[in-house]
Amino acid sequence: MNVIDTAISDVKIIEPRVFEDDRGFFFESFNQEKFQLATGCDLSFVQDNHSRSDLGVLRGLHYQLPPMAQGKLVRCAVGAIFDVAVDIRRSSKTFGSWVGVELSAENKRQLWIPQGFAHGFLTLSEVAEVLYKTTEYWNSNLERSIKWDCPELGVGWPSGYDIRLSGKDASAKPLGGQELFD
Ligand SMILES: Cc1cn([C@H]2C[C@H](O)[C@@H](COP(=O)(O)OP(=O)(O)O[C@H]3O[C@@H](C)C(=O)[C@@H](O)[C@H]3O)O2)c(=O)[nH]c1=O
Repeated sequence: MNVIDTAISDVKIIEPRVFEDDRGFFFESFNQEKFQLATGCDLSFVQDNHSRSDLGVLRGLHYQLPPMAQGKLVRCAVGAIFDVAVDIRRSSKTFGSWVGVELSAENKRQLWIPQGFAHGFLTLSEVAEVLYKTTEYWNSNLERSIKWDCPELGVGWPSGYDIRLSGKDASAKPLGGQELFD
């Protein structure tokens, strides 16, 4: 397993070791011990999510407030996505900055996004299936959404896509005025 730093130190790209042979491939999509060693995070995951999206579907930018804040370990098992993490910790040196990484069935990369970040992705392929683990359960009262194209954030989403949003995400508010992390 290879761990690659991003422009935001707490957000990591994880590349599993893939074993290929004439049957296909095998890799450990998650190994608690190796994950803890790689990230230095002693935590446990409590929920696994799986979503399927069509080309141009953008989900995000989502987060949950304490006491149900979620860390997320994200991968794409079918197709490709542009996955984004936005630092929304007010006390952070990188508050308001973002990282974007292509995750695909082909590159098998995973993105580790700790608590204190908003998360979203754009579907780059005809279909994408995204699987992610979360460190806290879903709580509809504490979930929040920041507008995907909030000018203050200026996320560099890939261009040329016919963006499709849920009603909730289409009516999301920009960063300013949102309840964030300390
Ligand atoms: C997130 C979530 C949704 N749901 C339900 C609520 C709703 O009826 C349906 C679809 O929910 P949403 O429209 O919020 O799904 P979606 O837009 O895919 O939300 C997800 O987006 C990505 C970017 C994230 O980071 C996730 O944490 C989550 O917020 O699924 C659950 O039952 N459990 C969950 O954990």
